[in-house]
Amino acid sequence: MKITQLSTYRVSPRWMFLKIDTDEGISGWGEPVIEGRARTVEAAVHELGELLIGQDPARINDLWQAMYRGGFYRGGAVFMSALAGIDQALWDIKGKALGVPVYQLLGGLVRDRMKIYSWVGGDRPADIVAGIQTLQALGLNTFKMNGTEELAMLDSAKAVDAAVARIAGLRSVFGYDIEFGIDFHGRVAWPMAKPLLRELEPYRPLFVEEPVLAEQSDYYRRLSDMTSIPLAAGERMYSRFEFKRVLEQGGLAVLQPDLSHAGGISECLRIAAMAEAYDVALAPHCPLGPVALAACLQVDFVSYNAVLQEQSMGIHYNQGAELLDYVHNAADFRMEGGYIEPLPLPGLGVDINEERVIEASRSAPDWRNPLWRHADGSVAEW
Ligand SMILES: O=C(O)[C@H](O)[C@@H](O)[C@@H](O)[C@H](O)CO
Ligand SMILES: [Mg+2]
Repeated sequence: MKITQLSTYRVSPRWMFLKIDTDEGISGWGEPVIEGRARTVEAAVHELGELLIGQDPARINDLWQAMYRGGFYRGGAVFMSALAGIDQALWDIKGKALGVPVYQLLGGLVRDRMKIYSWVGGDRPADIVAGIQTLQALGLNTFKMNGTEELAMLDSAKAVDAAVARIAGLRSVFGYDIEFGIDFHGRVAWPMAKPLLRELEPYRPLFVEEPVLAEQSDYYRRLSDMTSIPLAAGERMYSRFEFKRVLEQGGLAVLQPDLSHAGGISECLRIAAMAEAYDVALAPHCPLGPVALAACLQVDFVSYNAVLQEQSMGIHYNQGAELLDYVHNAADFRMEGGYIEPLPLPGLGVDINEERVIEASRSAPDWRNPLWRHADGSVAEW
């Protein structure tokens, strides 16, 4: 079998799909994207594609290493997202060619179903109680929300109290019948991370995500030493070489690699195994589309330390299209009681509605995240 063509489709809400065709009529799908930089990743995919045309898609390991190491420069959000989508598509081809789901090629199921969570509250945490009540009615009991609005490097006790009051309100309404992660989203700098974690401690969130920016990861250990709240991060780390340093220094209880940013299934499997060696849990990041989620699930269902899966149904970013709008097999994404079952189809388990994708790609928006500013006019982390 030989790779014949790579086609990319940028679509609403802010996703990109990659289709890799072969000379035997089997095609694989991937979801390479950096949210807000889709065109940049698209260019990177097609540059990497030069290495793939004419190659045997079965040789995922060799192709992965050739793409990762062959261009001298390596790593980073754009390149590793392009590589991730290609890797996903190659695994999709392999599973389809052999007639089995990817997880069967990786040793089979380690669990029968995977716990999922949903976002509530939007860009600036609001209406969280109502959001949770709506999702509870659908059987969900685990959620994630932004912890703060804009927060200055050194902010007021009032700003901390506002963040804490929202969480205290959740516990007063729902008690411990729900669990939730709090995403600091990189908005909290080192000076504010400690006071915020300390004040949140009594409400026992499931985890705090990105307690400081990924480039400040050397603080994870110090923050972990001062709080019992499990700390999570990973969506802005892009290879096992980045996660290696974070695992060695300690501090993170949960790793959140993104299957569409951290080199795909091949790389995230390695990251999952490294995390397990340190007794660190895995909760793949996935605010994206169906192929990205399917790739996460293939890793979740073979990784003992996979504990929680983000999925984007109802997320505030999905304006113009929802998680399962581009698939024929929405019914295969069986979410019930806060869990999702293994996808039954061969490959990644997604039956992409190609006509719908092509149609949507004709009017794809160039999504951008907002540029926030503090009261003094300086840039605020979004
Ligand atoms: O945890 C999450 O889902 C992420 O922090 C998410 O909000 C961002 O990755 C966003 O997609 C960036 O555009
Ligand atoms: Mg996050």
